[in-house]
Amino acid sequence: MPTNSAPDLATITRHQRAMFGSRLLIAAVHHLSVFEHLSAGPLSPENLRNQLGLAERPAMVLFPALCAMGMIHYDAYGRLALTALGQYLTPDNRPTLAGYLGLEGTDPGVLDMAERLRNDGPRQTPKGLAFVKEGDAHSPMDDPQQARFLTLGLAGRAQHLSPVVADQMTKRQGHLLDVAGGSGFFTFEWLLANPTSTATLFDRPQVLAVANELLDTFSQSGRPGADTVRSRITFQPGDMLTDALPEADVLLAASLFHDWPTDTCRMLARRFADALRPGGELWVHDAFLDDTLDGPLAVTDYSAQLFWVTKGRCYSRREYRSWFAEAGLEPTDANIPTQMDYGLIWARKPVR
Ligand SMILES: C[S@@+](CC[C@H](N)C(=O)[O-])C[C@H]1O[C@@H](n2cnc3c(N)ncnc32)[C@H](O)[C@@H]1O
Repeated sequence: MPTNSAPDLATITRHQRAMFGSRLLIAAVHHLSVFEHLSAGPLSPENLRNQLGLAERPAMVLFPALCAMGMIHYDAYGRLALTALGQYLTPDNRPTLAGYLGLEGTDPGVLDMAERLRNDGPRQTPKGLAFVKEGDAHSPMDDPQQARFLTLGLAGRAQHLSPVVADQMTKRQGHLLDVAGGSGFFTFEWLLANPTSTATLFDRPQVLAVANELLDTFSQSGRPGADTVRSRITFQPGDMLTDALPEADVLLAASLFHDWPTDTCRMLARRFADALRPGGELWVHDAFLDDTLDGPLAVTDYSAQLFWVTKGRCYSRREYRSWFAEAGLEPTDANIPTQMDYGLIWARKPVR
């Protein structure tokens, strides 16, 4: 069983996510001409975004990534400017590496990334996007095979991270609502750490079918208390965007907000605040951009991956805390690292 002394598997996920960062850089040089636009001088982020014809989300994926790579930076006036390194990516610099990066310019991943940046996502999504269910649009999370593939794909990550998260999260008697809880591991471990508490695991029905099987194995693991977990869990299938959510003392949103655009995140924060009892706690486990929106590289690479597969991106703690405050919650200033470049933040619902 992984514990706080288990190795941090970030080394593995960083290599996986770096692929998306590489695509961003090559698309920026070869297809969007970002460095050419900046070669005449610094531009405000909005001005650069307009010149490149990018929507807000792709700009908020691309600009922090190029900053984290050290190719551009924010100057004293908050404008984006080329760094000394970035100068070497302009076509007129001598020497220039623009041509060298261009050798990969027709790589299918790079071509696709350029298209997604211009279009704020893939042009066509007849089968829906991974990990999201919204309205009547087709969602892989409602297809038995796809839901199983995607849920089991995340299960190893959750199994590794969940003991660390349960150890760092609040310990209290009460009811946990694990919204979009996927494989269920975060709920299982939290219940093990809080032996008199109960929980609701809320997700799509096909996802919960997989979680139910994983709970069988967890319950029979022989770990002290594991056999009590099933009797303390309610599986609740539903749509977190529209259905009523059960009341809770603690609400966990793990790798949830990053699948959604900003307006949906605001709406979800309000729904989650409403579901909490007075004195309740909203916990977010995710990977956070720096508030300065220029790194860290591991998270900007991850943001590029999320941009590719979902409707979201990585957000900064400041962005999260602004949604919490708008929803009437009191954000704490706790920044609790866990593993694999993730961390916890949380906010409290006032007692009144
Ligand atoms: C990225 S996964 C995170 C799973 C889990 N929290 C974890 O960290 O392993 C996102 C989850 O959101 C669920 N989801 C997406 N849209 C949903 C909706 N409208 N209502 C309920 N769950 C939804 C998906 O089925 C998926 O299990």
